[in-house]
Amino acid sequence: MSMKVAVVGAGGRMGGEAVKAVNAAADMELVAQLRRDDPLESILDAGATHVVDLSVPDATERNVRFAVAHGLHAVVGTTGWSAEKLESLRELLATTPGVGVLIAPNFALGSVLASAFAAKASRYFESVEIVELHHPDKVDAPSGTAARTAELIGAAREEAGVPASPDATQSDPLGARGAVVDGVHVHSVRLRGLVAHQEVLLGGPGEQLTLRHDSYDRASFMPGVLLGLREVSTRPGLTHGLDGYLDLGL
Ligand SMILES: NC(=O)C1=CN([C@@H]2O[C@H](COP(=O)(O)OP(=O)(O)OC[C@H]3O[C@@H](n4cnc5c(N)ncnc54)[C@H](OP(=O)(O)O)[C@@H]3O)[C@@H](O)[C@H]2O)C=CC1
Ligand SMILES: O=C(O)C1=N[C@H](C(=O)O)C[C@H](O)C1
Repeated sequence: MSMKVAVVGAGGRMGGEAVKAVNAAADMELVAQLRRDDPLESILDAGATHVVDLSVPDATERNVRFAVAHGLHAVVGTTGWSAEKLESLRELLATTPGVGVLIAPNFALGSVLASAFAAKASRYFESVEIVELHHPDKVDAPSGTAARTAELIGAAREEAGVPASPDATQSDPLGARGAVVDGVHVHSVRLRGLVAHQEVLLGGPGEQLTLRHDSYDRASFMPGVLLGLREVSTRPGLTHGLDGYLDLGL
C-alpha cells in the first residue's frame, strides 16, 4: 500500500519541488496540496497518512501539531522551531504513541554531513564562526541550518571543555560581529543569485579549515524529503535533524 502524502506550503519554492518529488515516487501518492488559506481539515478529508510541512515559521507549529493530534506522521523542513517549541511537540508526541515527526533544518545530505564534520572538528580549533548565505527572499535569519550547526558545535565544544573563541572586540554598536548562537558567531548574507550555502570557518594558530556546502538547486533537498517520508513511521517520537536517520558513524 503506498503512503498518502499531503504537502503543506505546496505553492512555495520548496513545496512545489516536494510536490514534483512525491508525484515521481512510485511508493507515494500525493493526496493533498495545501496553500496559505486552505483548512487543515482537508488533509484528513484526503485520507493522508503523512504530512510534509514546507510553509513558514509562523505556521509550521500549528500545522505539525494538527498532524500529530490526528495520528499522522510529519516530515518538516520549515524553520522556526525553537527549543521551547520542540519540547512542547515532544510532550504532545508522548501522548500519541507510534506517531513520528522529523524536523530537518536541512534535507541536503552534503549539508547534514558538513554540519556533523564541523561539530567533530570544532573541538580541535581555537576559533569557529559560521557564515550562511541565502537568496534574498528568505524571511528568517539566521538560517535554521546555521542555528542547528551552531548548536551542534556548541555542544561538542562544551563536552570537550573548549573555551569560547577568542575575540577582543570591545565596541560593536552596529552588530557587525553577527548573532551569537550557542557561543558561535553567525553571519547572514542575503544575495540575489544564491540558493542556500554555508561556511564553517575553523581557525587555529597558523591554519584554517573551511567546511563549505552549496545547494545550487532545491532538487538537492528532495532525496532527504523522500528518505524522511519513507522512514518517519518507523521512528516514533521526535527526531531533530536528518542525521538522526543516517548512520554517519561520527
Ligand atoms: N529543511 C530544508 O532542507 C529546507 C528548508 N527550507 C525552509 O522551508 C520553508 C519554506 O521555504 P520556501 O519554500 O523557500 O518558502 P516560500 O515562501 O517559497 O514558501 C512558503 C509557502 O508557504 C505558504 N504558506 C504560508 N502560510 C501557510 C499556511 N498557514 N499553510 C500553508 N501554507 C502556507 C506560502 O504561501 P504564500 O505564498 O501565500 O505566502 C508559501 O507558498 C522555510 O522555512 C525555509 O527556511 C527551505 C529550503 C530547504
Ligand atoms: O530558506 C531557505 O532557502 C532555506 N532554509 C533552510 C534554513 O533556514 O536553513 C534550509 C536551507 O538553508 C534553505
